[in-house]
Amino acid sequence: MITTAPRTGTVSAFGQLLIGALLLGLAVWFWHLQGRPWPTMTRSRPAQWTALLGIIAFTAISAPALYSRRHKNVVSEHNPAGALWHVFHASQTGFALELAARTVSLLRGAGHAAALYPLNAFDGERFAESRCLFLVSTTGEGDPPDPALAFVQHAMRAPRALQGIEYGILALGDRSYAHYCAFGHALDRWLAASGAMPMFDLVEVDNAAAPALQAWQAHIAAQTHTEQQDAFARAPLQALALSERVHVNPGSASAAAFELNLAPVQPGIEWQAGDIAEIRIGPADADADIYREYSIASLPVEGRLSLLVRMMHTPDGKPGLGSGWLCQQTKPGDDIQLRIRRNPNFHTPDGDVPLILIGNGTGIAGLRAHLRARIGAKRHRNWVLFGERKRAHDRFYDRDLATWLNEGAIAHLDRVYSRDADSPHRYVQDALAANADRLRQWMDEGAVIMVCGSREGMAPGVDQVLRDTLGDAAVDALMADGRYRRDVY
Ligand SMILES: Cc1cc2nc3c(=O)[nH]c(=O)nc-3n(C[C@H](O)[C@H](O)[C@H](O)COP(=O)(O)O)c2cc1C
Repeated sequence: MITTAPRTGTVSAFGQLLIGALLLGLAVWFWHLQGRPWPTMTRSRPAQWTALLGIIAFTAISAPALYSRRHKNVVSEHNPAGALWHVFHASQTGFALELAARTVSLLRGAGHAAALYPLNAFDGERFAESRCLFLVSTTGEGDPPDPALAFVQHAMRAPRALQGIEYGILALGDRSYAHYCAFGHALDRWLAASGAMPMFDLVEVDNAAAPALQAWQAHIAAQTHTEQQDAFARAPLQALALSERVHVNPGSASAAAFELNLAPVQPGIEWQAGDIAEIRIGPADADADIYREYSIASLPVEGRLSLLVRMMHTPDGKPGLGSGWLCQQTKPGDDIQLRIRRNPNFHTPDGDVPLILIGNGTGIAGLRAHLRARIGAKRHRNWVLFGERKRAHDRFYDRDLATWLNEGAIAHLDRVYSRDADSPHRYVQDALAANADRLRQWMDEGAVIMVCGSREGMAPGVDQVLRDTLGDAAVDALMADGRYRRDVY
């Protein structure tokens, strides 16, 4: 939940007290003028009523000022530096957001006032003379997360006057990418160039590594003069048995894809469409702690946790670590250990807004969960655009999609196959461009767009069609408002 920092009123507490005192003085003066004790006061004496009204006005005007002074004292007792902490997050798949929320809890647990904001809410003026923490990830090839794109384009274009702000950065990344923690470092450079003062060196986190998370908590403890807490311990893993594994694209020109169903779903395991399964690769007693993340294709109400996993190979032809284990080594009945990562940026939109779901390949997994959630909520303004290679082999979730279309739970289903000569379009972006009028109409009606699948080819292709159809400013605004969300990899 996003909380906002307290705002200051237009009349100062001192001003309020002064006005109240003047009114009280007036009241006492009228009282003496009449020379009568209070009990003899009657309705026929207007001056006495004026005096009484004066006292009531004094109470009404002064009480908030007295309260707020008292309240301020309480805050500063816990917070010797007198600083309010502002914690900002920029997250693509939810991890930076989770850690930012935990950082706020840590600060509040230490008796400090702290509030949580998306990075887009950071403007220097409002946060002047305060302490700001930034928990940001890097995505794509060294890119900022989608929710921070507008901030990067506008606020970070040039240095600002941020003198007086003290800051700390937790940069999430993965060393296997060429541009390790690039966005965290870009933000650090911009803040420093703007005159903000680092409280400590940027902390890089490689793949959720525990020592870096502990280093961050040690910095918070030092800044708040408290004992270090271990508030960032990951949720425990849960074991779900593999009940079924189905090869869903036999004969395909693409790599083999498997639907994995894990059951039974324990009462304690909960997730929403858009959340991510962090799967621990290997048997429970494996030494190495290796994780792979997959979109979840089902909902708890279906009694199973479903994944759609593509078999990957390393350049020298060996099975990929995660997909090889899930698609080849495990057998039905084996336990798979996992935890759920909440990904609020990619949850099904609230309310009865139209929804445009665009994806390719195994990206259909995440989209299926959204469709299932929408249909459960009886929201049927769903437009699905899905792309694969060949109709004969690559019809993921064909039965579900056909049933939902027949029942009217999907308003439009545009499936395109890039290697079929008779496919009406080659790629999903072509199908979207061909339906530009419908796209504009749905967007005018408040539609949300969710894109899931390939980061290369599909995601930029769809983005270009959106920009050509709706304009750059509109697309940037949709992204900033959470009406254009992506889970691409
Ligand atoms: C598609 C994708 C691209 C990524 N690109 C980078 C990158 O260029 N540099 C990097 O350091 N980490 C990269 N990462 C790793 C993420 O930064 C890391 O997983 C981080 O913990 C995600 O945090 P978030 O859930 O808050 O977005 C990438 C991850 C994904 C899934």
